[in-house]
Amino acid sequence: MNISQEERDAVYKTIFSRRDVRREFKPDPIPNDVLERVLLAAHHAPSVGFMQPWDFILVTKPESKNQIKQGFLQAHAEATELFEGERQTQYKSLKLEGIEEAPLGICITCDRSRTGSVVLGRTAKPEMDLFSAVCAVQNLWLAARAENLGAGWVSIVHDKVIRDTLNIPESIDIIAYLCVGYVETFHDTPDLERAGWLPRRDVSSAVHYESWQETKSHKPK
Ligand SMILES: Cc1cc2c(cc1C)N(C[C@H](O)[C@H](O)[C@H](O)COP(=O)(O)O)c1[nH]c(=O)[nH]c(=O)c1N2
Repeated sequence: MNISQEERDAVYKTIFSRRDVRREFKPDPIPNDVLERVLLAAHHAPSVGFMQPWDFILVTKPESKNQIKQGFLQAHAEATELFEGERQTQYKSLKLEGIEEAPLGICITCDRSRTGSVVLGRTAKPEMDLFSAVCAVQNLWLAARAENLGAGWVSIVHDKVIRDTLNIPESIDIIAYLCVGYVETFHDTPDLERAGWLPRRDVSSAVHYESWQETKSHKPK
């Protein structure tokens, strides 16, 4: 099956216009068929040894969202102390989550022992299962964009808060918490780029031939 030019254009359009969304969520519910397509796309991610280690926990209850939001506020306050001077002021001004505004939260987990202790492709690099679950996150993020749904990854929360809120056993790794919903707009550039936090690297600085090369420092403008 060949991909037509129109289909290829749609894939690239989705990739380049996907954004991390933390603001401007609309409260509109996500229709079941849309959500099913997005989750099916996530479930079709590649995985080491085809172990499919992920699970998707859907979060809609305001109490659960509020608990996770409180966890964010605590972790965010801790993070603020790690930045200094003007950078700290700038950090504090950023909107870094839409936990309560987004109609849906999705927690992606990884069951590291899902298919037993010896897994094809994981024998030399055991962390490959975690990377596989991240592939599911990216598939979900892109499929959401193709459905005109915004998604934002919130990692400024300690695992314990998410674990306690969503009853996730210690044996299961927490990979991501995403806020998902329809949005007012998708911006052309990342929020952090527009805020002057960091610029996008030129792709030529990321591509090397035959040996790794150090990249010039990548600092805010
Ligand atoms: C693993 C991981 C974890 C996080 C993120 C991303 C990823 C990949 N990002 C989003 C991140 O800031 C964003 O992807 C970049 O700024 C680039 O912007 P676009 O995603 O292209 O809009 C993110 N954003 C945010 O506001 N709060 C957060 O806690 C996180 N955490």
